[in-house]
Amino acid sequence: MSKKFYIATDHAGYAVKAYVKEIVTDLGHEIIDLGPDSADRVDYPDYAHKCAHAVLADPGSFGILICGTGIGISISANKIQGIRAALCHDHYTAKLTRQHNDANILCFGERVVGKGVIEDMIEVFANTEFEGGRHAGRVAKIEEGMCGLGADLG
Ligand SMILES: O=C(CO)[C@H](O)[C@H](O)COP(=O)(O)O
Repeated sequence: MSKKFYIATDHAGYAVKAYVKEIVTDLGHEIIDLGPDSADRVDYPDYAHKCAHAVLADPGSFGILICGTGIGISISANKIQGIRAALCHDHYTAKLTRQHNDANILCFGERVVGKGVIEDMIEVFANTEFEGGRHAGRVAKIEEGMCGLGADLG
């Protein structure tokens, strides 16, 4: 089924963005580019927040965020309630974060992963559904901001 993606980067994720947009389109999905429009130096939290809010405003859509390592941009996006931004490095992490975490933004580092891995991660992220079941309560706890403090952790 065709999905809608929003994409944003910082300067360190800008070079690979055109390739990522081509991959997403070739897979039959829609992609909307939220910037930046050049490789000029920018701050990744600004673009993480822009993408996070676009995803939240468009239920059922997903995001792709890219910076140098993928770390700063994922940390930033995860500050927004309702966003589950997953920093992924390979097929396994991209698949499991959809199945177990119901991730709605895929993050990676342009300086970390190659184009073959990126294509594989996008394909599996787009085609994998959340499993629900035992994972649903855990995701609900994330959304409620519950971290187990005060709970009986056995
Ligand atoms: O990976 C990142 C954040 O986690 C950034 O892309 C990185 O910090 C940018 O560094 P620089 O300004 O030296 O290009």
